[in-house]
Amino acid sequence: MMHSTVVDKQTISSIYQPIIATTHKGIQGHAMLIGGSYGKMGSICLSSKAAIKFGCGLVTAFIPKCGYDIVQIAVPEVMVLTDDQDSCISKIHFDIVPDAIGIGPGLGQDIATQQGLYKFLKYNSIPLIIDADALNILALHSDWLSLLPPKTIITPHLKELERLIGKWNSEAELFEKTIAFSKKHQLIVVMKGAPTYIVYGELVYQNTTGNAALATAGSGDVLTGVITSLLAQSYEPINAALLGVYLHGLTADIAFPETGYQSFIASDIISYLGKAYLSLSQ
Ligand SMILES: NC(=O)C1=CN([C@@H]2O[C@H](COP(=O)(O)OP(=O)(O)OC[C@H]3O[C@@H](n4cnc5c(N)ncnc54)[C@H](OP(=O)(O)O)[C@@H]3O)[C@@H](O)[C@H]2O)[C@@H](O)CC1
Ligand SMILES: Nc1ncnc2c1ncn2[C@@H]1O[C@H](COP(=O)(O)OP(=O)(O)O)[C@@H](O)[C@H]1O
Ligand SMILES: [Mg+2]
Repeated sequence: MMHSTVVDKQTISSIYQPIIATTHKGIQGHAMLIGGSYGKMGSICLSSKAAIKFGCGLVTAFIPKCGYDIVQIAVPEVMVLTDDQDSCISKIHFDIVPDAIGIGPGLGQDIATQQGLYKFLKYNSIPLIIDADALNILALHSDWLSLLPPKTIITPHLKELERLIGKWNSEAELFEKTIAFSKKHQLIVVMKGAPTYIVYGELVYQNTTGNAALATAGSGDVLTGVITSLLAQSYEPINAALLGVYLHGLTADIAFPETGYQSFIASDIISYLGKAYLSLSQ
């Protein structure tokens, strides 16, 4: 039978590192978010805003050209680099060195984007978190999984996970297959759901925060930004995943008495991140 470790406030308090008084933006970590496509620029606005709001010093969004004004206006704190193409990403080239990269929200699965992702994975060695369409592309080309650096974090919802590992007939089989997949590719698998589990080899962690208010468009895109921000701030990948998932869920728990389930939207996760952080020291 599968054994899981419960991730509660006590676990999280031992992971959380408070800010040092003398820090500055140059050492708070530089996160890069890669994604967006025509009609889905909102996803990268949400991811990159979540990343800056979660404490890293600098955030750069790498997006197709059509998103330039959108991201610059929606999130002025975030720097923007653009692809050569207008409506989707095709060549992922940049001359900065971020501390962590989150890739996938709103990316789409255009053939040019698939080829761009392959070339990027071949040369990249920066710590990675992979979500959404970047996962869907990997599911189409499973041999590319070998290009991922060890301890890469992937954040599939259950449908995305099924595309990667195939169908399962029971919860036990779901965990068996996810553990085998994690071991084979040395990945940290954030199995998003209610609740979310984090699988790292034989280790299975069960998150204890979050509620149905999170069942809203873009809430996973925000989680990608949150975990990328923590990776950029030098958290160990497994700790970035545990802390990120916990605090992301906690925003919905704190907001619930004010917003209820229905009116809570992905931007509210970002608005409540401060209260979630503060509750760790209470
Ligand atoms: N504002 C923006 O720009 C936004 C942009 N976004 C971007 O859009 C892209 C596509 O992402 P996506 O997740 O919507 O599409 P996709 O992977 O086909 O999944 C859809 C199907 O999967 C299932 N399913 C979904 N969740 C499940 C769950 N928890 N548990 C189980 N099953 C679940 C469900 O299938 P069903 O259950 O109906 O069979 C559903 O029909 C991606 O790049 C993302 O970043 C979005 O983030 C929205 C806001
Ligand atoms: N009923 C629920 N209870 C708790 N968490 C939920 C619930 N529904 C969704 N979530 C969380 O919301 C997020 C949804 O992610 P995802 O499906 O990728 O959204 P999107 O792609 O629209 O950004 C995940 O973190 C998931 O765990
Ligand atoms: Mg998603």
